Amino acid sequence: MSINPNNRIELDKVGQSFTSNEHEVLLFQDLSISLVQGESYAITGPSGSGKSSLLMLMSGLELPSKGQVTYLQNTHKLPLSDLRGEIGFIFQQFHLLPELDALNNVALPLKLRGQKGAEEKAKYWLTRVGLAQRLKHKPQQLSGGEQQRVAIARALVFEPKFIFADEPTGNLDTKSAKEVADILFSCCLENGAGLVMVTHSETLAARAQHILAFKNGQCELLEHEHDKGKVHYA
Ligand SMILES: Nc1ncnc2c1ncn2[C@@H]1O[C@H](COP(=O)(O)OP(=O)(O)OP(=O)(O)O)[C@@H](O)[C@H]1O
Repeated sequence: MSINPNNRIELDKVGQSFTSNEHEVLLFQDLSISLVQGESYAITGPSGSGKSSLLMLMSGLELPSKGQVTYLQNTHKLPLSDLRGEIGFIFQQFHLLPELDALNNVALPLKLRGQKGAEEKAKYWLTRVGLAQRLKHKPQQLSGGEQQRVAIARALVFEPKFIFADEPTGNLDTKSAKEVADILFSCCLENGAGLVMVTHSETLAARAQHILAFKNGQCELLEHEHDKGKVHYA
């Protein structure tokens, strides 16, 4: 899939707050940002600052309390529900189905969509993430890093325009984290997918082209190398 920089997710003056025990908790407000297909973004900040909540808004899984999130496809404004078929997710806990082997974990999303050649495509992506010798292994027979590579193959198998990842290396040791990050970035690049990830890892965040940093209740977009030095990671 080629990159089309006119495919964007637009956040316009977005705010998110929750009411708990009759108190309003304001996570962020007035956040405007454009996420461009093919580019990479890291969301950083202290625990509880709103990183995962922001990821949920950007992917359309939750609605903001204020403002609008829209999907622009070649400058046509589309409802965010049109984005559903165009995104893939990767989670810290992998979320593989324990009773299925690697091949079927990756093939399942395609089969559920009635797509032909599901197993061939799943095999291609598992080979791409270095697991050609692990097709018949079930999740509990794989290491954490291998399970996350299956999850990456599953997210990319239907060529999404954006990948959303919540702490994709959070459960891995340093060596596996680097391998998984290498694979994640190269697969997104090869596939022309935008990558938006929440991370506490300074090393991982520094690899993204853009950093969205939560600090003192504000969320600031840092675009340039010299700006990235200002970030304090939690
Ligand atoms: N649906 C909800 N209802 C009420 N409060 C919520 C809801 N979702 C999130 N929160 C609260 O919003 C705050 C931010 O949560 P969020 O998970 O976005 O933070 P985070 O920065 O991703 O944290 P961490 O790094 O610890 O994962 C937390 O205090 C959380 O309890």
